[in-house]
Amino acid sequence: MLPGPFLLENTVFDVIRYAVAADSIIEAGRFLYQRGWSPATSSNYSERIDDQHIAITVSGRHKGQLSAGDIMVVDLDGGAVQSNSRSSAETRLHTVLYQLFPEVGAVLHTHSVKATVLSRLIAPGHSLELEGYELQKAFAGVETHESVLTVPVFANTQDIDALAEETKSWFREHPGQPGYLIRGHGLYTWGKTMEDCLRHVEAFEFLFDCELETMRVRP
Ligand SMILES: CSCCC(=O)C(=O)COP(=O)(O)O
Ligand SMILES: [Zn+2]
Repeated sequence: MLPGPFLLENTVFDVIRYAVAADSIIEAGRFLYQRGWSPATSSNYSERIDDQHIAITVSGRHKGQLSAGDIMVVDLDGGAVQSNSRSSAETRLHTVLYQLFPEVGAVLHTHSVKATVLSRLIAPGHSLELEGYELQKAFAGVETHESVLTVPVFANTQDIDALAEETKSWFREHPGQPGYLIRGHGLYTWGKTMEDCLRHVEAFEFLFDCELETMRVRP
C-alpha cells in the first residue's frame, strides 16, 4: 500500500510529494555544486510540497552530497514539521517568497564567485539593471531583449528575519522580478518548477559574467 498523508504534531503533508521534492533538491545540489556555484556547504534549496509546506535543506550540509536525510519539511512560518534537525539558517528568505507568490514551486540560493564579486561592485542603494541581452528571455514571462530586469542588492546581515521582511516588501512592490543579490553573499532566485528555477540560476550566472566582462573591458 502506498503511504498516504504523513501526520505529525497535528500537521499533514503528502509524504510522496516530499520524496519527489527531496529527489529534485538532491539533483539540483549535485548540478549546482559541480558548476562551482555552491561551494563549501554554502547555499540552500527548497521546493514546495503544498500550500503550507516546503521541503528545504538542513543547515550546514554539503550541497553536492545531499541525501534524503538532509532535506526536511517546514511550514511557511519556517517551523520544523517532521524533523529534529535545524533547517537552513536562511529558511525565512525562502518562506516569504512562497507566502508572497502562490505560484512559486522552487527557490534556489547560490554562492557563485561571479554573483559574489558583482554584488560588491554595485554601489549601496543601487540595483543591477540587466538590459539588451537576448538571454533575458530565459526568465519566465520575458519575451524580448528590449526589457529591463532589475536585480536589487540587499546589504548582507546575520539578521535573517529583518532581511526576509526587507525582501518581502521589495518583491511585493516588484512581483515581476526574478531574483536578488545579497552583497558579498550570493543570489536568490525562484520559479514555478525546479527546472525553471535552475534555468534562472544559469541565466543569472551568464548575465553576471557578461556584466563583469563588460566592466573589465570598459571600466
Ligand atoms: C558556509 S556559507 C554561510 C551560510 C550561508 O550563507 C548559506 O548559504 C548556507 O547556510 P545553511 O544554514 O543553509 O547551510
Ligand atoms: Zn547563503
